[in-house]
Amino acid sequence: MFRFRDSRKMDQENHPLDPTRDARTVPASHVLGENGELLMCGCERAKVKEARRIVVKVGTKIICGSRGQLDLRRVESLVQDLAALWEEGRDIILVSSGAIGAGVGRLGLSRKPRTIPEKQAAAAVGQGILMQHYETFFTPHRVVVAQVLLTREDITDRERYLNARHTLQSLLGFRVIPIVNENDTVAVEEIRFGDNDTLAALVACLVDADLLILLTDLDGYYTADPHKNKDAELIPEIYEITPEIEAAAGGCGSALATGGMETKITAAKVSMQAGIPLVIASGMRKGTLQAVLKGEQTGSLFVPREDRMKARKLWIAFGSPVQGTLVVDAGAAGALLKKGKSLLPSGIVSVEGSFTTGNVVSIVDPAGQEIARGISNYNAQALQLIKGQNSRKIKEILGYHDYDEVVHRDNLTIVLDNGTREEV
Ligand SMILES: Nc1ncnc2c1ncn2[C@@H]1O[C@H](COP(=O)(O)OP(=O)(O)O)[C@@H](O)[C@H]1O
Ligand SMILES: N[C@@H](CCC(=O)OP(=O)(O)O)C(=O)O
Repeated sequence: MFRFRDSRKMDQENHPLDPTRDARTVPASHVLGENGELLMCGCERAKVKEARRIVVKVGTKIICGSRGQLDLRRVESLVQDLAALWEEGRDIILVSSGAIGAGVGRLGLSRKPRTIPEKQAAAAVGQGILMQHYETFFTPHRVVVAQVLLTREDITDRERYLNARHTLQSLLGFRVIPIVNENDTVAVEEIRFGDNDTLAALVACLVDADLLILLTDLDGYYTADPHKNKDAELIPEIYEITPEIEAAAGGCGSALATGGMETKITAAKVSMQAGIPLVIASGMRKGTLQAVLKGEQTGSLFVPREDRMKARKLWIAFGSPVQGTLVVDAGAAGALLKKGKSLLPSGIVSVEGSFTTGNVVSIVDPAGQEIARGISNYNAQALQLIKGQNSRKIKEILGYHDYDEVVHRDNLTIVLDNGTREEV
């Protein structure tokens, strides 16, 4: 006998972290057996099956041993799984960690270096080794691979973002599998992503991926770090990153890895808001990728918002650093949030920061709550002069009048109460 439930969102008492929850109460898409066992996990997983363009991220723990030696059997097995998906006609982008780990191994270091120059040196040694093995293992499958090393500025700078996008699109057009990593060798602290989970989510946005899979050493996202808490339970599907879900994320607890689950949650926030499903699953077992792509109940699926954000709005929301703040009055806040309007100078109460035309600014309501982000048509100095004024007066005050709007609707991304961003 099967039981269905007709609610897409998990409600309070069904929250996986609520100890009083009825474990048999599940979303509509799930089908349970007589004893409450999960027989089928329906439409959300089914959607994953359709993914044509997939970003797969593999963590250091999967491909490097604790002393940095590359686990070649695991690299080969990963390559076989990726090649099989590629042969089905899917576009694959691999984000591979492991450069620093492999460098540590080759240099014979006893631990991961602490200073940035030493990490950079280890990465310079390890990145080549990593690519050499990917090249060797992909060649028999007739897959051509390409090394793509990115720094944060390749995402934050609009022109470089578009360049990176075009390069990746061209590689995929040639049916190449791009192998992406952070350019650790040149990336100093200020221009680092810092971890490949966030990088993978931004790459998924960059290439308009249909699915992001983070392969790690455990089966998915648990109610606590299973290495520290034996009662931790796997959470099969996550519809919203609540504070409880976020609190379950611990660090990596490993000498060579970087982010642990905290950075995977950051990645999940980006991909969910971007409309890209994200699965955290085990990279330790062969066939995990195939299982995910068959829609099987494996790993933890972070279910995204229904609609996808346009690439430009994604860049405004996640790609670009915020350079200043515009505080708006209640009328302007309402016009942006409820009426889908652009931001005019008349609604601006104060201007903070020093930014130029074309920079991304944060728009906050009178209570100080961020409600939107957008590209400013005027620099900070000009806005100090025209804030609170009617657009008709811009020419008289500044001596020029490039735009009526300070932030045009097309260049604006709304921030919702729960932290998500969307277009109105
Ligand atoms: N809630 C959680 N669920 C699962 N793993 C967790 C959780 N919190 C912390 N972790 C830790 O995160 C580790 C995986 O992250 P990390 O070590 O950075 O691996 P990777 O190299 O795959 O990125 C796990 O081995 C586990 O110890
Ligand atoms: N760019 C680094 C990896 C950084 C990183 O996020 O590592 P991990 O937590 O193992 O995915 C490297 O190649 O060593």
